Amino acid sequence: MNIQKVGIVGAGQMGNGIAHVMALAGYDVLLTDVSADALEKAMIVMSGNLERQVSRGKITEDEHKNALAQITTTQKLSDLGDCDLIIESATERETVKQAIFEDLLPHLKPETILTSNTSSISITRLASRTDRPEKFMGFHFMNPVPIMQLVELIRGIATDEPTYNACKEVVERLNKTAASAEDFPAFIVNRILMPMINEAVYTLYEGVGSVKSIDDSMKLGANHPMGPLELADFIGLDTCLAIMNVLHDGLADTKYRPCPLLTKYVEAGWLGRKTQRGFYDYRGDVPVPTR
Ligand SMILES: CC(=O)CC(=O)SCCNC(=O)CCNC(=O)[C@H](O)C(C)(C)COP(=O)(O)OP(=O)(O)OC[C@H]1O[C@@H](n2cnc3c(N)ncnc32)[C@H](O)[C@@H]1OP(=O)(O)O
Ligand SMILES: NC(=O)C1=CN([C@@H]2O[C@H](COP(=O)(O)OP(=O)(O)OC[C@H]3O[C@@H](n4cnc5c(N)ncnc54)[C@H](OP(=O)(O)O)[C@@H]3O)[C@@H](O)[C@H]2O)C=CC1
Repeated sequence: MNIQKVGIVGAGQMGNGIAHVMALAGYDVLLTDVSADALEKAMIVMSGNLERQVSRGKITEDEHKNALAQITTTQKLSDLGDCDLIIESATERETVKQAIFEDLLPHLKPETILTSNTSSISITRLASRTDRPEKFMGFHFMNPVPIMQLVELIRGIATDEPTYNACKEVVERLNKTAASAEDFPAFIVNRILMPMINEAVYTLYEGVGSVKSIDDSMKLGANHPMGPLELADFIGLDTCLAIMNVLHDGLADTKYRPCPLLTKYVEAGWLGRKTQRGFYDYRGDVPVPTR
């Protein structure tokens, strides 16, 4: 299938990163969100990230301009009717995603491929609520999208080969690497990464270390580019908690029990960088640990 126009639903940190790399690769991009503010902010963030790539000599000024010109925004899902590929990247909540697909389906061409950037939710279950489970896939980017090399491709039980191959070709055109993952809770990366982050929060909760000592230990002692708590803030604590809940519910093993301290931060609305407060407070010049 020839994919030229890509519709992206959700203009948060992942949606804008996906729009950025798709536009740079020459796809026509239509980015949608329920919030006009989110769309406006996404255009500013993409422009800033493209500018940074220009200043580091990764792309030219023309590529920057052309990429931005490939992206249009809309608040109406019905505008996505002529897209060849949809990548849903809204909030990590199954009911939100199901409602989006339900609203979107009547407007789509029969051949349009539907995908979700979900971090953890069953692709088979999401697909089964649509009219095209064979054309439905998990298309899971990593954060920050313009930098990270990997895209996990997850087949649902009914996904057909042409759909998988079409998505793999898109990943190749983005100059990224596809990893195929089976459809089980949180797939590969988050099945491994999220319990580590959750364990870091338990380490904080039990007073084994402070935010700074935990992050320093993993950066200097295990050579991770970010400490686990800094990374949790970067991903979004709501997303981390949602993924742990999917692991806990889906695998029914107490080893995936979300740390009560993670729940408390989310209940406070301290979701990390996106709300300017999480395990660190980002409101000043430098991030300050909150514990
Ligand atoms: C939750 C899920 O479902 C799945 C996930 O995504 S899990 C999260 C996976 N991501 C990670 O684990 C990220 C871990 N962190 C890192 O790799 C690094 O800290 C980092 C790449 C984010 C930043 O690296 P750094 O060395 O501290 O910063 P810096 O030198 O300023 O940036 C490195 C590059 O990243 C770019 N960058 C940094 N932050 C960025 C952002 N938010 N958006 C876009 N680009 C960004 C910079 O422009 C720079 O690009 P070049 O190398 O092309 O010049
Ligand atoms: N954060 C990460 O590191 C990664 C996240 N993911 C996955 O990507 C998806 C998005 O995550 P992320 O970008 O971090 O989240 P964000 O919270 O940054 O963005 C989500 C966006 O979706 C919008 N949204 C909510 N409901 C709807 C709707 N019905 N229609 C359209 N837009 C909607 C939100 O608007 P509003 O704010 O107004 O509610 C918000 O702008 C999630 O499934 C997540 O698990 C995948 C890889 C990495």
